[in-house]
Amino acid sequence: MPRLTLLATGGTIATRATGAGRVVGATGAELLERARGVWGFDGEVDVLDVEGLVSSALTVPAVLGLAGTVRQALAASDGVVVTHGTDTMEETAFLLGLTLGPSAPVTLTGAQRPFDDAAPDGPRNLAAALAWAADPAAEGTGVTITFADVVLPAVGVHKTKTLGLEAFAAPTRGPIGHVDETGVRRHARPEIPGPLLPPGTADLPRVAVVPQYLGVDAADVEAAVRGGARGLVVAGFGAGNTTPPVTAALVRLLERGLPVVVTSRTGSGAVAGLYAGGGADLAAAGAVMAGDLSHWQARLLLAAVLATQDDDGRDRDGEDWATRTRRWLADAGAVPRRAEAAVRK
Ligand SMILES: NC(=O)C[C@H](N)C(=O)O
Repeated sequence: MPRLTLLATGGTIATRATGAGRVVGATGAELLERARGVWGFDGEVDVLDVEGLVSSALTVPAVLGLAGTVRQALAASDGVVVTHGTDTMEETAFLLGLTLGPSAPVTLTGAQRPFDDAAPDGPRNLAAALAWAADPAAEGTGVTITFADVVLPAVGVHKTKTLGLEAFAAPTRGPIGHVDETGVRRHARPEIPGPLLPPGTADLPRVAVVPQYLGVDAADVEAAVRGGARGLVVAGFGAGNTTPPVTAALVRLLERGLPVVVTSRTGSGAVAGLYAGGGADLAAAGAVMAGDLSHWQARLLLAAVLATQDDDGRDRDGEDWATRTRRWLADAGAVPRRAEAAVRK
């Protein structure tokens, strides 16, 4: 039986009700005890309480620190399960993937209902995560989220429900596996690029997300740049469009060398530079289309790429931010390898 490590970081799965609202209180050992009761998982698990926070209180440095802990845990075990709040789980999963690259199974899970709920979902979710991490079928699947009986790849995963139990989906990709009382089934192996961030990275440069909404002007873009953003992710309309004033402002910034990545506020499907005055102008000016990545994952990707750039604007392989970002997206299956050639206007 493989040996696992359980890293407990908090989240609703570990909360109890108080007069002031839900508060993280249950330890990793308590979570594990309940989860073992679901399907009788009796494998060896080392438990470490890493944080005791709801995930809205986590920070990028804290998650980079967690990546170091996961790396150590992987050296001592066959798989790692991380219990985590659901609100930012898709960002932690993605950032862990950026730092670990291809690895043994590291699966995140949590709950929509608290530890002291009369009908909690946490024990079954954790039981499924343990079963996944311990199963030979999970070999080579790297960082995933196991939740409500499905296993989802870190890239493209998204919290889609506020309180519903089937809280996560990877809308453009689908689950790579299922775990339930019948056992573990793997349907696909995700494409996992090599690690982007070197071990010991402590923080990332500031990258801002600017939203598109009916009639928005360039004020948000200008405020983000004034606020010190070294790159922008624009949460575009539809397949990656922007209003005329935002398009003009972003084209100007791209011409001055500011990195811009385009995502879609629809939450599903890939973006493309299709429309004159919007996405086509951005693409022509050098913006990177982020495939099926959410704004939040694209923000971490761009920040990580910028963290690897020297003062001359190139990384160790001599690649500029756009080339490196596009290569990562292609390696992760987020964009076709020949994206430019493939878009039929
Ligand atoms: N369901 C949850 O875990 C939500 C909680 N606010 C968290 O992200 O920590």
